[in-house]
Amino acid sequence: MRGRPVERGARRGQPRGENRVLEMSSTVPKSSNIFWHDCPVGKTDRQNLLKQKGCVVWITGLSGSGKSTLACTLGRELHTRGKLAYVLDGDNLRHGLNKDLGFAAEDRAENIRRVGEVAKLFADAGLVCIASFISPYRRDRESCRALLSDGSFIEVFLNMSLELCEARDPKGLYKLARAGKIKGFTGIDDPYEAPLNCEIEIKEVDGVCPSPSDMAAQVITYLEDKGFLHE
Ligand SMILES: Nc1ncnc2c1ncn2[C@@H]1O[C@H](COP(=O)(O)OS(=O)(=O)O)[C@@H](OP(=O)(O)O)[C@H]1O
Ligand SMILES: Nc1ncnc2c1ncn2[C@@H]1O[C@H](COP(=O)(O)OP(=O)(O)O)[C@@H](O)[C@H]1O
Repeated sequence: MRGRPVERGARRGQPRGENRVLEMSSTVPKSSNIFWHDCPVGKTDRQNLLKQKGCVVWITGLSGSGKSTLACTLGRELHTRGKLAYVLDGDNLRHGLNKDLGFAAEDRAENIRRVGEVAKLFADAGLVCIASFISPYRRDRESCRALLSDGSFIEVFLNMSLELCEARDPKGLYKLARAGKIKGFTGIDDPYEAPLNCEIEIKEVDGVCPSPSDMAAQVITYLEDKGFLHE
């Protein structure tokens, strides 16, 4: 459920400064009598320390499209440049934070909602948070985008054909889905809703996928151009 913007800091009469948090509440809190606490060290202080700007690079695409590969290549490239990044990967988070969730539409929505909130915290910490999830439903991705302000949600669409992903099939999941042994598999019998207005689209050229380092370079160029890799 989408909420309206809530000026948390302003609620308690806090000064309007860098610590003021303007956020979209993605759920209506169940608890009452809760109050927002601001801390003396704010996002700008952390960004100055790190000499970079916090943001979320949200990688979406079919299973096998290369999300994890891009996430890791990008993470390593940023690390080499002395930039602090952290990868949130679908498979990995489903071993912990999201291990109670399956692949029904409402479970995927909750998966993405939680990840969006975590990614927002990482961005607030000043990091380049790289989130790599199929995130097949447009509405769920848009809810995550709405949590971030000032262009710091960067949606990267790995627009690889189903044919290519299915030919790769590194985990053998497409084969199982085609055989009816996995139900509700994205691209086979569950939908993937392509982004309409993503910041970066990476696709095959003449049937050939760009190399992982070329894909990462495309994202780095965007981050450089938008000033995320500087104070
Ligand atoms: N039914 C079904 N549909 C799609 N994917 C499935 C399914 N069942 C298991 N898997 C495996 O789960 C990985 C995707 O997890 P995500 O958290 O990214 O999915 S989602 O965003 O909630 O849709 C996905 O990993 P990737 O291949 O890296 O995308 C699969 O390995
Ligand atoms: N740019 C690329 N060029 C060639 N092969 C790739 C590329 N990106 C990923 N792959 C290969 O495709 C398969 C799926 O990649 P992966 O990153 O696991 O995808 P996803 O996380 O979207 O499921 C892996 O075997 C990987 O080595």
